Amino acid sequence: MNTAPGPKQNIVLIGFMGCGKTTIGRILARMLGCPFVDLDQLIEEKAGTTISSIFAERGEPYFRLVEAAILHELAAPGPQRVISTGGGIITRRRSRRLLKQLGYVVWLQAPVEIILDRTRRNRDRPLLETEDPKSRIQALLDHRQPHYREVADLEIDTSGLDPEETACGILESARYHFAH
Ligand SMILES: Nc1ncnc2c1ncn2[C@@H]1O[C@H](COP(=O)(O)OP(=O)(O)OP(=O)(O)O)[C@@H](O)[C@H]1O
Ligand SMILES: O=C(O)C1=C[C@@H](O)[C@@H](O)[C@H](O)C1
Ligand SMILES: [Mg+2]
Repeated sequence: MNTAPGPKQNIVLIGFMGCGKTTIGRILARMLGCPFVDLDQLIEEKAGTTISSIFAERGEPYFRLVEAAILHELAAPGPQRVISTGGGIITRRRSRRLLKQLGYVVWLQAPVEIILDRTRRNRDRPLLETEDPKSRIQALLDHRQPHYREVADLEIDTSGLDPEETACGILESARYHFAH
C-alpha cells in the first residue's frame, strides 16, 4: 500500500453501533503497522469522561458538536491511519464531506438481529438505553442508511464473517483503491 503522508491515504470505518468498527479497525491497523484512531475513544480521552456521561449531562446535540470538531482535527495531514468512527457521525452533512476527504471509506453492515445481539453485551451506548432497543435500531438505521451509502467507497456485510476475514477483505480492496 502507498504509505505517503496525506489524509486521503487513511482507511475510515463507518457503520451502525455493533457493526465492528472498533474491533476491525484495531485488527486492520495491526495488519498495516499503522496507528489506529477510534473517534469515540478520542472523544472520551479529550472530554475526560464517558460518552454516556456526555449524553446524560450535555445531551446528544452537544456530543455531535464535539464529535464533528474532533473529526475535523483528524483531517490535518499526517501519517496513514485507520480511523474508526462513531455510528452517528454521518448525521451531519459537513462531517460526511470530511469523511470522504479523509480516505477510503468502508461501511460495515449487519442485520438488526445481529446488531441487537452484539450491542446487548455492554451498556455504553446511550441511544440504545431504551425499553425497545430493536425498534430504536431499526428507526435509526432507516434514517441513517442513505447517509452511510452516500459516503461509502466499499460496503461489507459482516454477519457471515469473523473480524479477521472482514479486515483481510478491506485490506485487499484498499490496496486496489490506493494503487489506482
Ligand atoms: N464481524 C464480527 N463478528 C462477530 N462479532 C463481532 C464482529 N464485529 C464485532 N463483533 C463484536 O460485536 C461487538 C461490538 O463491536 P464493536 O464495538 O467493534 O462495534 P462498533 O461498530 O465499534 O460499535 P460502536 O459504534 O458502538 O462503537 C464486540 O463485542 C465485537 O467483538
Ligand atoms: O450511533 C450513534 O449515534 C452512536 C454510536 C457510538 O459509536 C457513539 O458514538 C455514541 O454512543 C453514539
Ligand atoms: Mg466503536
